[in-house]
Amino acid sequence: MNTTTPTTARSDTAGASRIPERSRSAGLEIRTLRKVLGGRTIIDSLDMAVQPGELVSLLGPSGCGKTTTLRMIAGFLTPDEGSIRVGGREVAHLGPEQRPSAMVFQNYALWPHMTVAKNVGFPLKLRRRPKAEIAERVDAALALVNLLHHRDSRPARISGGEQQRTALARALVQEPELLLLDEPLSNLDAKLRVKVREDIREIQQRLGITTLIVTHDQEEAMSMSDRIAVMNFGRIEQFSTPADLYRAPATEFVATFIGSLNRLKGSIRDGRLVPGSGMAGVRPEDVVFTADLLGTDGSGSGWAPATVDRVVPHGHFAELHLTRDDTALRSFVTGTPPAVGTRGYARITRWLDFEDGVLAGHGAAA
Ligand SMILES: Nc1ncnc2c1ncn2[C@@H]1O[C@H](COP(=O)(O)OP(=O)(O)OP(=O)(O)O)[C@@H](O)[C@H]1O
Repeated sequence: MNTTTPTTARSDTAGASRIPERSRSAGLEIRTLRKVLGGRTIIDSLDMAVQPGELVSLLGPSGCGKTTTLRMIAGFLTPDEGSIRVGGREVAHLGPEQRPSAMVFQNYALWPHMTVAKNVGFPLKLRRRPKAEIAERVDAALALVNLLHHRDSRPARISGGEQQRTALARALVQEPELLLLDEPLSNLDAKLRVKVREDIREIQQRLGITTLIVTHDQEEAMSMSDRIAVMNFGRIEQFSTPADLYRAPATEFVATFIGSLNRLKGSIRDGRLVPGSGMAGVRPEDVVFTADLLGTDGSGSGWAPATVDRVVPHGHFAELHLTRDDTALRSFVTGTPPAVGTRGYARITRWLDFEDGVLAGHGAAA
């Protein structure tokens, strides 16, 4: 598999000028979208607005309804209720080919008997565009994803990452106002996934194209998106920026789905945990461990004796499994981690406070 080709370099090929640096991009507005499948309500009164030029991820566990939502937006599935507007125009009643959107499928759906160029040009051929225009637009799209050198290759002869870029070019060649991607990186190995997600983000920002991505991978969503809609059981639990979702998750579900969380019984009063019916959350990086209390700057109270039960190295950081006040706590530390069995002190620096599964407050520990 050839994975060494740089994909983000800008091409100076003549054809590249065909797709404007800033393409038309439209906002997407979804109102009270609803879908029942097999007698079950899969999507329940879903509202969402995506701004022009924004990249938004639909993130959630398997079966939460992400793909169903995307397929309704693309036009492959008819909603039972609700409205889908692209650039202010209602499209819910239109077929996929009549909508100003283009979709990249999870399995790429490339024709094996066609060359890369023929695959990319296929949607334009269906629309009976003149041959010369197709050739020009195909070359422009291939230049954009840096794949001109493979224009005459068949899909079986190119790498998984290149197949992915072919599928992306086939969507971009249609000059859509809205780009839809269904789990675009799930068929790539871990290393390539990081590279391709950077490439997709770079192309998306260069074109300024409104983009909606379905993923179940929180790291993927966090690293690519302007905003993320976290879905659970057919509803959006929170729609916000990656930083906001992490710092102030609206619900316990969002807090545990995005990043790691220590869950402690009780609720927070004046920056301290007190027994109660609520649930307090602590991010592992907000648990500080020290083997030598005198060696710290002495700031902050709340130090309690703690023991290191387990150390899990992650390369650039390590995860400590601690016992503090008979409670298990995980802590992320950088630098050389303490040895298993080390007795020291742990302190919590920041809390998330949940009541009935909903965020009641967050902030620094007392
Ligand atoms: N044609 C269908 N008939 C009945 N149920 C369906 C149909 N299509 C999907 N479902 C159900 O709808 C729910 C949501 O499916 P959907 O594919 O949208 O989830 P998802 O969030 O994309 O999950 P994944 O990440 O696993 O792809 C699932 O429980 C699925 O079994």
